[in-house]
Amino acid sequence: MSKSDMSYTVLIVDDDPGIRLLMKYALQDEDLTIFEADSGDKALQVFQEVSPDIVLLDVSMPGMTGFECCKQLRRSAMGAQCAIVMVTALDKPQDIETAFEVGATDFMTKPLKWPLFNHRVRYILKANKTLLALSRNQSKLSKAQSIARLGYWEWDFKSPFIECSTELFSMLGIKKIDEAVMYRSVLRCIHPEDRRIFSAAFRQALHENQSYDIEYRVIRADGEVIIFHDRTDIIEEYGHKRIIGTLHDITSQKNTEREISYYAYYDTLTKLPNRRLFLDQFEGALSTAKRRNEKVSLLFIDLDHFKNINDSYGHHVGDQVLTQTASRIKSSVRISDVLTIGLDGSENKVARLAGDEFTVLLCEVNDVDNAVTIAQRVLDSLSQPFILDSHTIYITATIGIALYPDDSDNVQELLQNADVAMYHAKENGRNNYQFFSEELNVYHKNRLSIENDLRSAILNDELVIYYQPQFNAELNEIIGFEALLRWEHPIKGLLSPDQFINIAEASGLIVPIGAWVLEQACKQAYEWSQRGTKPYRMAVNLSALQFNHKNLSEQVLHALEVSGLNPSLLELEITESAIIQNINETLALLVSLKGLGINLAIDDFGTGYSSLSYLKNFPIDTLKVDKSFIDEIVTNKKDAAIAQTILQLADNLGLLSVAEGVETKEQVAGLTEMGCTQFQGFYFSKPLPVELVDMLID
Ligand SMILES: Nc1nc2c(ncn2[C@@H]2O[C@H](COP(=O)(O)O[C@H]3[C@@H](O)[C@H](n4cnc5c(=O)[nH]c(N)nc54)O[C@@H]3COP(=O)(O)O)[C@@H](O)[C@H]2O)c(=O)[nH]1
Repeated sequence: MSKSDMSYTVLIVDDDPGIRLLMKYALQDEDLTIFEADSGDKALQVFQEVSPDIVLLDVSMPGMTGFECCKQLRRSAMGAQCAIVMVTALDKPQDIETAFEVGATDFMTKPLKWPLFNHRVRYILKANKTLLALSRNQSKLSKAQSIARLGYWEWDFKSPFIECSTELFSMLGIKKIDEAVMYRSVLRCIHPEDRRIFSAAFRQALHENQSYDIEYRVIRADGEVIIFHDRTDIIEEYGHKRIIGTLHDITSQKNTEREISYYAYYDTLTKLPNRRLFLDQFEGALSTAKRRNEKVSLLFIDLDHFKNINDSYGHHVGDQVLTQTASRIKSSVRISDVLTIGLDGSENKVARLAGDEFTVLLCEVNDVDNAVTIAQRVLDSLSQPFILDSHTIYITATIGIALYPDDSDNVQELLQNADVAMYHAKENGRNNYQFFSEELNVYHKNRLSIENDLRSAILNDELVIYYQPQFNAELNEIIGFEALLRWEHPIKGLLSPDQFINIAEASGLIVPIGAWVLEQACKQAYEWSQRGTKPYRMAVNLSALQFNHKNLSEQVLHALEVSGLNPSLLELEITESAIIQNINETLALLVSLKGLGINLAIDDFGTGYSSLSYLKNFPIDTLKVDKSFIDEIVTNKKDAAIAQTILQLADNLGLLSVAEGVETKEQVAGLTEMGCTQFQGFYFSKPLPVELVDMLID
């Protein structure tokens, strides 16, 4: 024990020096430090200086009485903690009453019994110390309870009242008037919907001695609803049963839990259910449909070229498009005209699976026409312009539809089937919907296998390039070649691009493949240009994905550098659809490509948008008249007219033109009459492997 725990300071206040001396003598011990005062005023002064643990205070003194002195001591800063014992010959009930009223701790009557006096003083000192420690602990406890938002209550089974802690009153927002409240007052605070939980648990505690651990909502005095966790224990002492409980305000914890579960199940951007919740909802919808013998349709919606929006306008705008998309899909599905399509709209669920992928679940469907109606509504709604801060953006979407039970009875399979259908719809030109079918599934599996094989094809050197000569009919000589990719598949044999280019595009593999073709073709053209005969132009196809890839200029520059080819011998063939995706960026890109010294050709001209304004603005060198206009040029006047128009247009704009897919002498004659001089087609030569071209030009 430390010195301060063992030693005490005593202040003796008496106008009689004899009494003071006797008291001092009686208390004499090394653990007590004794101070004296002969009046009330002096006592107040010494008290401030020494802060005693006990004051032995005479009542009857000249000047300030002991009662008055006690009152003033209690008012001082340290006065509350000190024991004050009134020492007096006055022992009438009224005097004793007054002593306690002014704050005395105890009362001793004169004449003092000296053998007991020392023990009594020490007992009071210890008791006061214990009381002080208890009150400090209580205040710490109530502070801790207040921080922890923890209230305490206790009920003696025989009492009509429940005792409550101060913190509990403050948690309820009630001013503490009394420590005890009636059961019915407690019940009144509880949220009406939770009263049953509380009273059932309370009754069980009362009748079956069973403690409880429950949560319920409470309405505070100010109307705020908070949530309590009420944990109880039943104690039996001396045949008395009591129930004690701690109430923990778990409102913020519950709110956090709710928030966490919101983030786990909802997409924060669109506020739609996320993939996880969608899968749960889908499982639920399928079980209900199974029970009720109903159908469910799943619409898998993917925005077309959404990446371009992010790339061109930034993610901020992309986010706004997604948010608006979510609300447009929701309104397309929210069925105000229930009667028209015969669905209960409340059952239908929209979710955002990822990025630009959304799903719609149509429940209680008995007719696939409903899915068609909704799919068309979604497409129509999304094709309306998106008016954002400073942009007006147009997008389209593609939708795949899978049906329960027709396509599967399994959530994952249905999702996969809708995805397959969506991909097929993309291949059909986007901005449309497509139902899943088994044929599609087979097709999709084949696609996947080709995609896998294609990855290894690059590593295994299975890709080769054929070269199709381009002729100048006037000069009757080869002026160039178009590089055309082939795949020597180890099992399927020689595959033409039509069998794998789309897959390479969809999987992104076209980017490394295209870069490889570009480099090989440039190297080949360089080699031929070094033969001393004459230089040949080399035309290389660029897919839309390749064209829009950010590294295209670097790829072209790299191919030119590693091959050593004169840039003027390289011609890149780009389709109309690739270049109109983003006019501003395209113009900048075409200008930078032209800056490298290469030529640019529009492939399949006439089959796409054929916008005259881009012909005016873009730095294009050549128009390739599409085979579809050449095929019947001799017999079909309209095709002939179109071909002639394109050739004239090229001529008027100072562009070169190449007629492609020329197969007959008559076609050559007709085109020549229209002024065409450059030709490509089977009539002249099919695409040839490099060895045959070598023989042709040597
Ligand atoms: N992004 C890339 N696309 C490429 C690449 N290599 C080819 N392709 C594209 O694949 C499509 C099919 O090409 P292919 O099977 O090679 O067919 C070409 C010619 O063989 C064919 N052609 C040419 N003349 C005739 C003809 O008289 N009759 C006839 N039936 N077909 C003929 O036309 C194709 C060339 O067309 P185009 O590119 O429009 O000039 C095709 O779209 C290729 O573009 C590649 O490396 N990357």
